[in-house]
Amino acid sequence: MGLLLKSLVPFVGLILALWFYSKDDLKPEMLKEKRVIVTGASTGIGEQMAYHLAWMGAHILVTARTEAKLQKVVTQCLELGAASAHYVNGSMEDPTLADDVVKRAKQLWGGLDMLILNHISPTYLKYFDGDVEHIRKLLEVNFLSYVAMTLSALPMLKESGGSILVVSSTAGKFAIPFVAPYSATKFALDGFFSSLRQELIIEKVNVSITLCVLGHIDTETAKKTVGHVFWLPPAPKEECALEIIKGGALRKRELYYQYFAVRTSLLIRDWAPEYLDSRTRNHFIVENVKRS
Ligand SMILES: NC(=O)C1=CN([C@@H]2O[C@H](COP(=O)(O)OP(=O)(O)OC[C@H]3O[C@@H](n4cnc5c(N)ncnc54)[C@H](OP(=O)(O)O)[C@@H]3O)[C@@H](O)[C@H]2O)C=CC1
Ligand SMILES: C[C@H](CCC(=O)O)[C@H]1CC[C@H]2[C@@H]3C(=O)C[C@@H]4C[C@H](O)CC[C@]4(C)[C@H]3CC[C@]12C
Repeated sequence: MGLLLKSLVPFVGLILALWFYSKDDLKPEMLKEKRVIVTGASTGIGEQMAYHLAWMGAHILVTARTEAKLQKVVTQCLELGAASAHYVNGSMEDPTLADDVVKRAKQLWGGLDMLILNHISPTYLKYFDGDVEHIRKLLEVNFLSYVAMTLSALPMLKESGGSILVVSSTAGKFAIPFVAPYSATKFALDGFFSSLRQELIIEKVNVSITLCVLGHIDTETAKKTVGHVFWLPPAPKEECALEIIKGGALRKRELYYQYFAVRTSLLIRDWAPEYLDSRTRNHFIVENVKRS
């Protein structure tokens, strides 16, 4: 026992030292003059990411459906110090939009350094009611359009040694009730982009893919959708947005926000899945959840 402890202590010390010294930090200069597309940037976390990129001096192209909101985001980005700011409005239900957005970036800047995939189609939080059309729509907007944007952007990203940031959720890593269609699209993102990352590494392509696994965040949409059914407090969208950019700029494989809560849940998921299921169910006020 004594021998085991004696050999374990230096080993644990070494691991801790390695972890401490390997902790990189984001320097705003890393994003200066970088050419970045942010999808779903008219509100919420996407809008906040655009503002962070702006004060760091990036070139920004934002997209979403609502033109009036995008115009305001662009104006604000320019005031904050963006190298340039533009928008393309349209719905990712339209299969041609992904390519149009990427083409606009090429036309504006001649290249691309970072692709931030963040948009989602409005979703509900309720018992699954058999609405297969809703699943189809969410797969189109939350998943297939991410794939389409990636395909269009890859040649430019290969040229620049750029990065792809995929905004996902704890609902794309473990079982959360009342979001079945949405959860399916987020699990699909993990499968697709984790496999693609492997291929890029095998082919020695210098494009990083960061999967961002987020917990509950205080966006207006989240407040409206889950305020009355989920009793754990949400984390701030501004900080969340900065962590996502940091994770992408540092070319992390995965990013967790809120770090401790998400990491703990993932550890429990692999060792005691039934316990995680029941702990997650207990975070919901089920009597407030709609049935249809
Ligand atoms: N908030 C949370 O608690 C959590 C969020 N996440 C993830 O974070 C990301 C951002 O979420 P959040 O900021 O809360 O979401 P919001 O609802 O605030 O923003 C969604 C964005 O997507 C755009 N959008 C909606 N439909 C379409 C469409 N058909 N085509 C193109 N754009 C569209 C919206 O703009 P417009 O309506 O103008 O088109 C908006 O800009 C998402 O990927 C989400 O899954 C993950 C875990 C938790
Ligand atoms: C509250 C959940 C987090 C539970 C945990 O233990 O980590 C959230 C995980 C998934 C979230 C939903 C989601 O990502 C889809 C929608 C996104 C919208 O912008 C806000 C509403 C959502 C239904 C959102 C609500 C919180 C979660 C269920």
